[in-house]
Amino acid sequence: MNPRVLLGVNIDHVATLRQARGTRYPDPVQAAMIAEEAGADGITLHPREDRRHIQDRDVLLLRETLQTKMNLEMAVTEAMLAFAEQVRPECVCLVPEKREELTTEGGLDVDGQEDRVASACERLSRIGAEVSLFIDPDPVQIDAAVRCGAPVVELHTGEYAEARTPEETEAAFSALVEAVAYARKKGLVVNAGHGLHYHNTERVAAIPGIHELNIGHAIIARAVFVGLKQAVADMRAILDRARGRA
Ligand SMILES: CC(=O)[C@@H](O)[C@H](O)COP(=O)(O)O
Ligand SMILES: NCC(=O)COP(=O)(O)O
Repeated sequence: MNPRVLLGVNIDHVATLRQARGTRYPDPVQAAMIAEEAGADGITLHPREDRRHIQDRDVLLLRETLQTKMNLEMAVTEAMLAFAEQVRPECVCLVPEKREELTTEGGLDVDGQEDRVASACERLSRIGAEVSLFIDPDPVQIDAAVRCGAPVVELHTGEYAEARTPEETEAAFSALVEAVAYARKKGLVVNAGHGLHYHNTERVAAIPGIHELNIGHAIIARAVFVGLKQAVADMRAILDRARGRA
């Protein structure tokens, strides 16, 4: 039987809804509990530098309550590294951040800042965190990730998810398939995420070598209509179907 693809549920946008009014609800902590009960293998959260959604309070409470694993997404900054050393998440995913961006626009340029990223990887591995680098499906970045000592890469699926023509979609999908195979040959664990939804995820989950998918916005969007438990279960079913485990 094909190996199961792990599902990391990103709860950022539960916090987006809360921050819209500055209320105490909906609580991302409650969302994480529901997502775990519904089949999430881990919870991903991204305390951005501008704290537009996830707050430190969310991270600290989830540190005490998660039953699965915490995947903390963060920029490569001193403040975030110090925060990770305080929180000690099981996993840290280093992502690029630009304040003006609507969402993450591209992968981390590991090749262009190797010493900085390598130092962050070393510091995070010292606290026992599994370090993942959020990169474009680019062999140059994959090679740089290996040199930095990261055991995991998360391939940015944005170009595939946001492609506007069938030709663009197929080109981006082929790049993903090739990048997964290349990274696996280099001995890396390969995750993927960004912009995946209920109509574009199955073929990504079916790529041999994909270990985990981190999915958030689409799950939270569906939860508005069917509830979070069902939205997570629906995505879990897609991943299992992709691997012939339905
Ligand atoms: C790195 C990535 O693709 C997302 O996990 C990230 O969290 C996107 O940022 P927003 O959640 O703020 O859209
Ligand atoms: N790293 C990708 C992630 O955590 C979720 O991204 P999205 O599904 O919210 O686009």
